[in-house]
Amino acid sequence: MSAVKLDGKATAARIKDDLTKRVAALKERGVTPGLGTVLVGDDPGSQIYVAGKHRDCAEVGIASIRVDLPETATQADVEAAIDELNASPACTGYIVQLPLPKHLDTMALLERMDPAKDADGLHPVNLGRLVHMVDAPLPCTPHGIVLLLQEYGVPIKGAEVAVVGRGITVGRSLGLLLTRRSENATVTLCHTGTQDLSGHVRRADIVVAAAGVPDLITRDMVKPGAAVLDVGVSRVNGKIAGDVAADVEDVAGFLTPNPGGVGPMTRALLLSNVVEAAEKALA
Ligand SMILES: Nc1nc2c(c(=O)[nH]1)N[C@@H](CN(C=O)c1ccc(C(=O)N[C@@H](CCC(=O)O)C(=O)O)cc1)CN2
Repeated sequence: MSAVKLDGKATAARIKDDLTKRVAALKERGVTPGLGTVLVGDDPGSQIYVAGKHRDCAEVGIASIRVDLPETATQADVEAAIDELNASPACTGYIVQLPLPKHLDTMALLERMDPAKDADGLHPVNLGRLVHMVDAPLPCTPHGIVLLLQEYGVPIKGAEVAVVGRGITVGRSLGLLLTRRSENATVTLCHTGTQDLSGHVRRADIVVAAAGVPDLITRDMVKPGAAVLDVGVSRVNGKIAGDVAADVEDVAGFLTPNPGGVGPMTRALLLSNVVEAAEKALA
């Protein structure tokens, strides 16, 4: 058996085509959406992702503002950058690229953002709104995963989902999204303290691997026919190493390539949050 490829690159391209039209319509009404990014330090992965976000903005016609700070930036330096973006009329939404260097207080910085400009949906107010199931910008990777599953007709309602990794950008927020009434999945959120990880994964119809541990999910752990989404982005010898071993392809029903799966969806859904916020501001 060979798994159906969950092609994030192609799906993201379709989303971006639609966004290009919506941005043009906004511009006709005198509004140019603008995405800001705050990047601290020189983590190679983060540099690549931020560069990609700016390329995407140019592609769909969104203006972009890039704020790069050195690894040595202080809490006050990053706060000043956030205050500036909060006040800038050209910036309609922005993100702080994660992870931040260890000496910075991530939570305090996220809290300092204007929730109305939070393009990532990671501000505590917006995550709180998601917990309450009221309208909020959705975290980009989880939203991208749900749309990718829907695009390929993978049933979510009633599915058993094993999410491996409890980080805020993926695992924890994805659990919230998938357990909304509209999705109605049953989610097991696995983490480093989980006993019998294999048992949980083996029961799942959908497996989302977001632990950052290369080849954590092996073929023997996957139920035949399951959908497997690889969010892992470790770098080994300069190449991306996902959390899912190559031979899972032989047993899974659906599988994301990596790269080319969840990553491009994350970026497309970020643009979507920026456009949606601009449309809402006009409504
Ligand atoms: N503020 C945020 N920080 C981080 C997030 C996030 O959603 N918001 N998620 C991840 C990283 N991430 C987004 O920033 C991200 C990861 C991967 C990709 C991507 O397009 N990957 C490509 C491969 C690119 C490469 O060559 O490395 C792919 O999968 O095809 C985009 C964004 C952590 N931080």
